Amino acid sequence: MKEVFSYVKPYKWTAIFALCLMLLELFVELVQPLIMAKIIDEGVRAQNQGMVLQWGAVLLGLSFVAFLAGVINSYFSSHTAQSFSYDLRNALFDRIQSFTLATYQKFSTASLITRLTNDVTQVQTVLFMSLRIMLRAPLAVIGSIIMAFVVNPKLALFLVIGAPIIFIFLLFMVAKGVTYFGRVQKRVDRLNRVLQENLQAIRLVKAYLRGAYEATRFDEVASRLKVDTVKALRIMEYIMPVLLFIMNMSLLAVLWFGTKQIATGTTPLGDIVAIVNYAMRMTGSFSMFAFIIIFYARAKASAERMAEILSIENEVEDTSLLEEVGHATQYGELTFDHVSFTYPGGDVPVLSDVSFQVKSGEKLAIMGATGAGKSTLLQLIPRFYEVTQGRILVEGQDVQHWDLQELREVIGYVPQQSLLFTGSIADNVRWGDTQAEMDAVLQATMQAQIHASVEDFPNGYDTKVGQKGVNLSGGQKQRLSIARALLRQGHILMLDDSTSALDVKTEQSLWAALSEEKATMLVVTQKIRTAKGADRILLIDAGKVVAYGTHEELLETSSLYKKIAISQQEVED
Ligand SMILES: Nc1ncnc2c1ncn2[C@@H]1O[C@H](COP(=O)(O)OP(=O)(O)OP(=O)(O)O)[C@@H](O)[C@H]1O
Repeated sequence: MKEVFSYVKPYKWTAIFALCLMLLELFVELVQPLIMAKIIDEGVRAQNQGMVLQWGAVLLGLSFVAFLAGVINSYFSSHTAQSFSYDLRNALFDRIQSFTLATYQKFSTASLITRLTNDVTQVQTVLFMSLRIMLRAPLAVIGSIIMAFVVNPKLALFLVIGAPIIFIFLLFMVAKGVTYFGRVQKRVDRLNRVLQENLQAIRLVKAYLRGAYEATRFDEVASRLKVDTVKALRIMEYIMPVLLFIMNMSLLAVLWFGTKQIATGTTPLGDIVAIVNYAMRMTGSFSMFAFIIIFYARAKASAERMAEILSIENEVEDTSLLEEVGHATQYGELTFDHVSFTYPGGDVPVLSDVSFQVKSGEKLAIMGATGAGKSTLLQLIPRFYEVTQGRILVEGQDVQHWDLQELREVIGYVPQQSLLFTGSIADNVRWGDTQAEMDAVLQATMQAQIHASVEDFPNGYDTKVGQKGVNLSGGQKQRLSIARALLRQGHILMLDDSTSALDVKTEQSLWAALSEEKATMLVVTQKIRTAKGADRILLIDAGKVVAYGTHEELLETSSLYKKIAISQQEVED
């Protein structure tokens, strides 16, 4: 909570100004009953019309001052709350960007989205309400009690008796509310997750006729959200009657004793009216409090969820041993030195004792059954994850000793799943190097064998790519992803099964074009035909290297490789 609200600090002066205006409004509110009492006793009862008019005008003037203070307060409150939420959202986004994949995996995407949208909005609303009306409620209660004592200490005592009970009761309800609303926010996460999965897989849902099933799944999470929200909001149902009961009892006592005092002539009628007025204000403020508690409890739950993100340190940077920098022996050279790796939280190693070397400008094909650990191997090079044992050397330097940004700058990566962004085709190719000249873009797209297809689009390179590239074929998306990686001109180019959607001819042209590349290449593939063209092949099985060498060597030494080659030869034949 403290961590989250520290983002108010830059706006403390506007917040303080808003609070001062709110205090002015409150002051006017509290003075009004005093003036009313005066008008009743000295004006109405004494039949002094001039006095009524005079003090009536004062009342009106004060009301106008309160109105002005309210309007200006609203302006500054909303400025503070909006600026706070803008900064907080950016801070959360930046922190998420710095997450390692291991940390990222701890949160669902839907939950992160909810935290950055819904949770920030909850806290922003409460900040606005705090500056505008929230603090008014307790201050109005305290102010009313003080003023009641000023008017008539004996009668004011009856108002004080109930206040502590109400206060403790409200604190108890806030604690309950935080638990309940924490649960509600988790339900919102789940709802978003189901929605996100459904929308992402909408084609699959239609193809498998899973519409009805998906509707039931959505209905289930939506109804759980409804039930928990109703449960949380039910707190209100308990708060209001208890509040009203205690306050009405105090009011009755005031009236009963007040009547007695009027009869004995010890108290003027105006005092009773003023005290009743303060009692009503206290009841109103407590009711407002009850309403605010709901928002506060919800915001507290949200703030805790955001603090969870803000408290996570950047794990990758922490383990960097930057002082040892002094690399660049061989352009693009890569060495795996007895590398083992287990995913964070996992107990079985995904890679065990993997060793190999790829010389500058060489092409290594990585083969293996699905789940063998090929993608994992690639992801260790740019340090998406840290190795559990052993070392990975890029250009003779342990990746842990590289500056992370520099390391990633020398690596071009094409993931298994081609991901495109909303924008033009040119924007997508330039994504990794926004300053690249059009000539460089063209060179990359020609090499990736996508230039001709782009030219065929009516708007060429300005063609808008739909969300996730919906308006492009799988092969087009793969080639655009390759062009994007080529444009970066990394020293090491990693292609994770990135040509699976290409036809034989296009793939051959692509490899021919890529053979001119200066970069060292790591190509994950299932095809012997692709592997054959590599300088060396690394065959892994269940995370272990089972064969390493050229195509011819492996045919001689590895029965598994030979089996795969034979099976594919049969298919090709
Ligand atoms: N993020 C992750 N967290 C935990 N385990 C993972 C993660 N990603 C992959 N694994 C596990 O690691 C193993 C290797 O996965 P990897 O994706 O590296 O295989 P692969 O050889 O690339 O498979 P494929 O050819 O099917 O893409 C698998 O058993 C998989 O379940």
